[in-house]
Amino acid sequence: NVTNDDILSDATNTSQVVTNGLGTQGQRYSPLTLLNTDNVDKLQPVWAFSLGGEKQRGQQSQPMIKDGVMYITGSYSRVFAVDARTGTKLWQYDARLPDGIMPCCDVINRGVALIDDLVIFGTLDAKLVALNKDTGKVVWRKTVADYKAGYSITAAPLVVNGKLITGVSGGEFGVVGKIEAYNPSNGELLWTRPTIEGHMGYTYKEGKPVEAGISGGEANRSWPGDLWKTGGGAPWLGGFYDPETNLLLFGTGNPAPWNSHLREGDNLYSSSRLALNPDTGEIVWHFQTTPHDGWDFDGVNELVSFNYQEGGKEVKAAATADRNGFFYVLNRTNGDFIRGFPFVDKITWAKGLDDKGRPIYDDNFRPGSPTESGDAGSQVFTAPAFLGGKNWMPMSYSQDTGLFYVPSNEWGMDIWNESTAYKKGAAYLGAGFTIKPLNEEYIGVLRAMDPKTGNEVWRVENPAPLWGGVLSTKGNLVFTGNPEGYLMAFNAQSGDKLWQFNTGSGVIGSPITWEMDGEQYVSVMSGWGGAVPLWGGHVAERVKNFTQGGTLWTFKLPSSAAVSQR
Ligand SMILES: O=C(O)c1cc(C(=O)O)c2c(n1)C(=O)C(=O)c1cc(C(=O)O)[nH]c1-2
Ligand SMILES: [Ca+2]
Repeated sequence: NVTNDDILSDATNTSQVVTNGLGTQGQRYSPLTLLNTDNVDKLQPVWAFSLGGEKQRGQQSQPMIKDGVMYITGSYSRVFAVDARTGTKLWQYDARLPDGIMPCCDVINRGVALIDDLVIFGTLDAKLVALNKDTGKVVWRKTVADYKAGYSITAAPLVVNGKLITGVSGGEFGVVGKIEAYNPSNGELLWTRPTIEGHMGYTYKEGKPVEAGISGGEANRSWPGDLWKTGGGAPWLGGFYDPETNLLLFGTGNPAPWNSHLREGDNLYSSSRLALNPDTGEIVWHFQTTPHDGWDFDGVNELVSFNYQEGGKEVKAAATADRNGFFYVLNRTNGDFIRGFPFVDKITWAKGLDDKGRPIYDDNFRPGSPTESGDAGSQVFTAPAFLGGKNWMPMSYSQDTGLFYVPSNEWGMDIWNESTAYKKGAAYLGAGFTIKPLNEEYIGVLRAMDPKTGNEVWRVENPAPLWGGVLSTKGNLVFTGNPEGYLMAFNAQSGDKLWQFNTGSGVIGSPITWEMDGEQYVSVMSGWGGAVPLWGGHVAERVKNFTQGGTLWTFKLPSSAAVSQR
């Protein structure tokens, strides 16, 4: 069973991984040193587990491990329990999905939450399902939102002090984003907090709303007319929990529709980071990375808590690398902007950030408004592309180097606006686009970024766009995968590549590491998919020959190598 203490100690307990992010703060850092720069070149596969089935697509799941059992999700809302020693399947659960599911960006799932004897995950038809960890049998199932309106769930839920917290997807269909808390033992709704200004939030007692508050206080002040009613802002990547401030840290996606001329104003709380009280769902602070977004710069990217010393004082900070190309360091106690800087080579749409962290727009790079006679608005070429300087794939923070390891991409896009109107369950964009690479040799760049100075300490370029999560360890290692199929290990200080292994399909999952019987293991999902092959424009051409798949790989040192170094 997984207890609340297990969850709260996950960042330091090396024998388990029971949170998405290797710790509730999402640092993706392991204090393990058995595997290190001296021996990682000997890392070998121990077993590989195939998810089977012709329907498998993008594999973004982060494995979880507890008491020798690994839990992963497959792209089509599936869950697998696997013996961590042998790779033997213990059970499998397949959600029965309706024909009409509408995930915007491929069939994907990013993993499960564990609590007590339950394995809980969200489905592409926007349900939460709780399974018994030993049998895989359904304990409860709950509808979070209406998939026919374009809602889905792709993120891993998280458990915070006895509450199961989830976001939703659907920003490309004009849904209203929301963050919700459930009782993990029976699926009872505890609170709901819409992420678009003007909508009511509720807390529940015995199934009845006992308190209500309008998100943002004054109703819909940063939206024209009725546009807030279909405003998007989906918190589709889930979030993290910072125990030091007792705050949930979530991001919100693009405002709907993409055509910004239809919705003058800041359009709160789209493309923002939100801090919420986990007991009530109240929004404690917000920081909007792209007010009045006109480029699909969803602000969902992970906000990672970290502390650093400055002027003899400890700063409780949080960092995020946004789709819009800027890296932000915020004060996580109140959301104040500390500093921000570009982490990609080319940003055209903004000339920089002001002293509050608000972008200084260059209006030459906002696509024009369509004419009344129906002609498309003027097209612009701008960077980054809508898939972002960085997309969903989570970065890592090393407590040893003090650096963030950021999986990023260099690309731009042609974008233009069109007229559009909301229709339930239909795409609500009002824009067209073609992504184009900025360089011949590479699109992906793994970057080591110093959050105090904005310096890029090292970079590794990759031909295809990077789309997988990053892990760093006290063994001075950084792990990540690429669409070409490799799981790779780098020296955390220098960026030198020390090891790689071809997994047979693109790696867009997030690697984990843990310890069992005195040995250190590394696991990652392999299986190419996600938004790039679907929406990548001219980039999709470069990646069209990558094979799909669905395999969970586990590695360790050969026993002799592990023994000789101890
Ligand atoms: O606004 C939304 O609700 C929403 C949801 C998702 C999703 O759930 O995966 C993506 C996006 N937007 C998105 O803009 C995007 O670029 C994207 C990439 C991916 C992926 O898994 O590769 N998902 C999503
Ligand atoms: Ca989106």
